[in-house]
Amino acid sequence: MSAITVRDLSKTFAYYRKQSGLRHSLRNLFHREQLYRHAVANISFDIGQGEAVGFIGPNGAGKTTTLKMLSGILHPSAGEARVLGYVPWERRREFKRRFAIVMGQKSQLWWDLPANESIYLNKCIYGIDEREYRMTLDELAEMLDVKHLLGVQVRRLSLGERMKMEIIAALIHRPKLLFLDEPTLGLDFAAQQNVRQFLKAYKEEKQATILLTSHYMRDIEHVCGRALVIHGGQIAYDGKLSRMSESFGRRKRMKVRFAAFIPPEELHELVRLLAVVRTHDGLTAELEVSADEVKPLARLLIDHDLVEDWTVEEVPVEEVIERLYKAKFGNEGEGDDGEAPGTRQRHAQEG
Ligand SMILES: Nc1ncnc2c1ncn2[C@@H]1O[C@H](COP(=O)(O)OP(=O)(O)OP(=O)(O)O)[C@@H](O)[C@H]1O
Repeated sequence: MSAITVRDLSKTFAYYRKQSGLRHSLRNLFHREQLYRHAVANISFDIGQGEAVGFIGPNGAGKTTTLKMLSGILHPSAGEARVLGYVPWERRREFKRRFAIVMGQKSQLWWDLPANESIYLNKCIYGIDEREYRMTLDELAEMLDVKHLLGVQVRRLSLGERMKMEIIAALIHRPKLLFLDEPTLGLDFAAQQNVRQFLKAYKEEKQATILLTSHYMRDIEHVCGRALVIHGGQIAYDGKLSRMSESFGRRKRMKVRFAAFIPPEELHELVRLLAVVRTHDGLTAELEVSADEVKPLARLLIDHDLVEDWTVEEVPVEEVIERLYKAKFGNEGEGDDGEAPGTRQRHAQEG
């Protein structure tokens, strides 16, 4: 059964371009240039109960806007969505009690109070009985290893500790649906790991449905089996995470530093059958090679006594997303007016 159903959902923001200077300010009084940003454009997908889905995309792709619509914070410009059977932007009380939204950049905790006071406030808002509240608080604080910090003023906590308190505050009513927007943003490696382990355990224990955005692929890989890739407000990929990385994970980047200058034509000719030369300045080069060809390529370069040093890396996830997008839409989503994809403009006379 679907926990989330989205059909042709769109959100367009209208805004005015403001130019600086007195002359422009006066001109703006009579003639304002209105722009439209198609942040989300006709997206459709379903998410099953208990499914964890990674919502991936570059900056400005439309992830937060989508999460805000699905949690009822924003009203869409067009399209439909059902979340746990509710239309989210109708903001029914019963609906609000059944999900949680955690935003890495936004805090719901009172800065000058200990975290447990803010969490207690949520207990009162959700009308949770005392026994259940104690049990849940204990369980979550234990899982996140912050029991000893519940009484500490929020402003005295580290970023990672604060994020864990945010998570406890958001989950104190034991929701079965979690919208998570960059929950590990800015955390150090250990805290990131702790949060992602917690999310996985919570999902498994509570059979919770999770929609998770993160710029850290590790978060997504750890928690989710499926990826929804969004770019320029459109869904560029919807499927198994393993299949997504398979199509590009088989490619590697070899960064090579040569022992001596090698002319471009010579390098191209030498590696032609094994790799593609992405960049080359005579002394360094970046080669793209299939995972199976890394060894033969390394051997070839060694045999020719060319290399001083090299590293082998994955294709960056941003590039994977870009390629998925291009494979699906070509270049049609890219504005020809120098604006980012999704921007259309018109002039409006006002005064
Ligand atoms: N209130 C607004 N008015 C105008 N444009 C907006 C508004 N909110 C968002 N946008 C634009 O909509 C687009 C999508 O924004 P959104 O925050 O959903 O992206 P995102 O994928 O979450 O990006 P990031 O990874 O950087 O958080 C961006 O181009 C953004 O500038």
